[in-house]
Amino acid sequence: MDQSKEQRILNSVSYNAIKGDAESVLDCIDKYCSQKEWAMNVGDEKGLILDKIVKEADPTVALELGTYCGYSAVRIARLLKPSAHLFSIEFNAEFVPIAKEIIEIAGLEDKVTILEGHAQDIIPQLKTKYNVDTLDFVFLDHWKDRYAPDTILLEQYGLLRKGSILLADNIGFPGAPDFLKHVRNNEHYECTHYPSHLEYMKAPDAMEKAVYLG
Ligand SMILES: Cn1ncc2cc([C@H](O)c3cccc(CNC(=O)c4cc(-c5ccc(F)cc5)cc(O)c4O)c3)ccc21
Ligand SMILES: [Mg+2]
Repeated sequence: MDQSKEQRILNSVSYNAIKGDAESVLDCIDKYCSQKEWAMNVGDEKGLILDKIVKEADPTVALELGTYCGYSAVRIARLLKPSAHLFSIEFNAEFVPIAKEIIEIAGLEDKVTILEGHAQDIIPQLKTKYNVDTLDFVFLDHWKDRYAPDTILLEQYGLLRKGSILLADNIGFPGAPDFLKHVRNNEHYECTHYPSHLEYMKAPDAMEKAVYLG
């Protein structure tokens, strides 16, 4: 059976990255996806915005919706302090083992827990099954029409606290209009827009930061 694109990305990381060196894993994926095969990683340009917001948040407990190959999980986890942890939710059973392997090559397996399932099914379990109190940082990068309903779930399950930072990818393209409608002109959120470009392309894209005000 032919290998998937995601398997080919893992092959490239496994062969070219320096084991235990998160930066080299990111560089390898960015090189492969800009020169060989495009893939929907947040990428190097929007990755710098992600880095900035993660450093600002300095989260103890972080959540990512949409692991894919683990690129943004590596990006986030490499910046976490020793006591901090990232939970990343992925439903696609083909992506999970690839992401786990890439995260392990980066040497970050102790900082990241991949939760297999749909966000709408896992979010309600975070407090009870995964002992989460509240989330300090959330990166939204899964199905764009799920950003809004899953943000509402986070609110309803008491997972957000004053100052929790949400960062959403692809506000420009493919776009997440319902999410923007929910967080902008909403007294419970303070929003900031970050214009950028689609990963590995010249096309415009953007990220949105939404700080929960309680
Ligand atoms: C419910 N639930 N819970 C967990 C969970 C996890 C997943 C998967 O990780 C998954 C699978 C497929 C698609 C996505 C969303 N991502 C995108 O669709 C995207 C597209 C493009 C783009 C841009 C230009 C193009 F021409 C084509 C695609 C650029 C981007 O950065 C993207 O993030 C996420 C899905 C639902 C999930
Ligand atoms: Mg994305």
